[in-house]
Amino acid sequence: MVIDARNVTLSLGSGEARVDILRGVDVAVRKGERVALLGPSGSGKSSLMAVLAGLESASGGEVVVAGQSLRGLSEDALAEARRGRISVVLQAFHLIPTMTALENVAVPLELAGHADPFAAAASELTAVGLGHRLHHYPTQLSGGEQQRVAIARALGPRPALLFADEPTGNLDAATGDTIVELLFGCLAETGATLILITHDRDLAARCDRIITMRDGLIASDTLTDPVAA
Ligand SMILES: Nc1ncnc2c1ncn2[C@@H]1O[C@H](COP(=O)(O)OP(=O)(O)OP(=O)(O)O)[C@@H](O)[C@H]1O
Repeated sequence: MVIDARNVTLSLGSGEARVDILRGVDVAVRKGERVALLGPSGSGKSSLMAVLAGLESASGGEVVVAGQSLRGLSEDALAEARRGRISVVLQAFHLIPTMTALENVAVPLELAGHADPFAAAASELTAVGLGHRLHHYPTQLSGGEQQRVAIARALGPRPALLFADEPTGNLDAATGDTIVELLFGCLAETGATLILITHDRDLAARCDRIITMRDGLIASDTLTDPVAA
């Protein structure tokens, strides 16, 4: 299992402000599996993703990713565990505002020891349709363009594990379709594992498995039928 999470809880705040966001989630994901996370707004999808990706520490339970327990790891150790292996595309894109699109995409490639990070970054950006925006800063890009830079940055190092929170949320239908093809093509090429948050049932149906969350718990967990999908 590339992800093995047992009885994961996440509670934030204290006293009357305490919110029990994850209330005992068990989930195991096999290498290469493509998993869609569905569920109503506020059901805990982003929180579960944050815990599985090591962006947020669980309050309780155990999260093991690629054989390594995340329990008690420092932020530096978590960053080290993610480097070159785990990519995350969040709803807020977290691009570095003082860097151009090209530099944003080149950073993780450089950290992963790529021989020519800028050439590779240019080619990733061209693949998401932004070959003409290499030297623009995030504030000079539309929301959908920023989202595509974030996707190019995530896919660049060819991660073994990709987490994506509504990766096509800001894109028009045609651009969204192009990005989905790119994403699934990249997964097919590398055999990477995908955890995808989406409200789009058609996109979810392209995954191998659909997990539905409700009130901080997994409400259903089913394999999709590749013939029907
Ligand atoms: N830092 C925080 N402090 C307190 N409560 C929080 C915090 N972050 C999230 N929550 C609450 O946790 C619950 C789950 O949030 P989460 O973002 O995981 O849901 P979601 O299913 O991803 O929703 P959406 O589809 O709207 O993105 C929500 O009720 C939210 O208000």
